[in-house]
Amino acid sequence: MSQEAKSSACLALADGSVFFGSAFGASGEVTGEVVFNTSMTGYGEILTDPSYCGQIVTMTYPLIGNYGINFEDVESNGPRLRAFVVRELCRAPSNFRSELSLDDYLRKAGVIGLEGIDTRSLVRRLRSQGSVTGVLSTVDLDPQSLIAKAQAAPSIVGQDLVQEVMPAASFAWTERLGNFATLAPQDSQPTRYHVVAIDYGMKWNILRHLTQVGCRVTVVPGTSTAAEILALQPDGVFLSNGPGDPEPLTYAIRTIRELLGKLPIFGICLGHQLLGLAAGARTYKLKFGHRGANQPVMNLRNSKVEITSQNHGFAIDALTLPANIEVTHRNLNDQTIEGMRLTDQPAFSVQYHPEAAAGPHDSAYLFEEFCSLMDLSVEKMKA
Ligand SMILES: NC(=O)CC[C@H](N)C(=O)O
Repeated sequence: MSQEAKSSACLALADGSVFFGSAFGASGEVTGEVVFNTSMTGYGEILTDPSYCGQIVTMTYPLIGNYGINFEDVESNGPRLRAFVVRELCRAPSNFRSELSLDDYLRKAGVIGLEGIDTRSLVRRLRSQGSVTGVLSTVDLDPQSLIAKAQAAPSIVGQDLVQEVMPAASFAWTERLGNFATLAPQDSQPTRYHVVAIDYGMKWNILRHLTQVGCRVTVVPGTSTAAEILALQPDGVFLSNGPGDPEPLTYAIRTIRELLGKLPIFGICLGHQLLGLAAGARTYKLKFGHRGANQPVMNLRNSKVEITSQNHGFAIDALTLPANIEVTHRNLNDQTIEGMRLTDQPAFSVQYHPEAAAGPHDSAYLFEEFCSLMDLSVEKMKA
């Protein structure tokens, strides 16, 4: 029997390559940017990170699903990615926290899974030529038809995906870090600041870290205006992670520009890119991005190396930095900008994920630095 005859799903890339495998989860057909993540664990968090909206994610670790899915570790209401690709799916998870299998979870969430393909070959292709658009189908297994669909599908560049994943209305967040956050930087702090978190597709562990260090958090949709945010009288503003290209998000850039200098600002990932754009820098698309849980980053202020969790395909262009941006962190794999601060305003940001989930906790100190910035601004107002 040929490979095609026993396959129940096919992934075709715009470059003409095809991968036949077995379907799991839901069935149907989706298009998306095909990207890879090198984390060995954390698939529950990766599936539910809204920043993957618009993407078909493949894992480089060969066995996925072995500890099942639990609802304490998820990072949003449900999977936001377009499809999930693994070398080998574990159908018999073994973990006391598991509530259902990965297969059942994706089926219920309507997300297509593909297993049994040579993920090393797929990832080598993405690394050598860069991320490409792909189509994953369980209903059309004709390679030529799928390649044509992949070639006709829109690129992720220029799309506003934030409005697909942001909340429709504001809400208060109260949950702190859970029992399994054993490496929390410090004990829970008493609540002493009010932070407005602008939600462009936020990972929940960011909110847990903010409450843990003493913030009362009001989450507002990514389209909120500066006037709406200032009316809430926050001590600081947080800019969240989120999906897709930052440049088309002109409403978010305008809001941040209007908030700059008025109160302390901390941004993560998409929030970092938007802060850079608001300050006058440009962003560009990386060849294949950084997605994994062991990306080395140098903190340039103390020369310490942090091992970080990352998920981004765009970055701030070092050649376009205005004079008031100081680069504070660099990726040691490719020297790209991983952190910055404004020298004339209380605002800073990182391209990586200090909340981890999943990943190392080396960078959790940044949440405390945000609190220090809010302390300074309160003292200034009193003086
Ligand atoms: N995790 C994020 O916030 C990702 C930011 C942006 N969507 C990128 O891909 O670069």
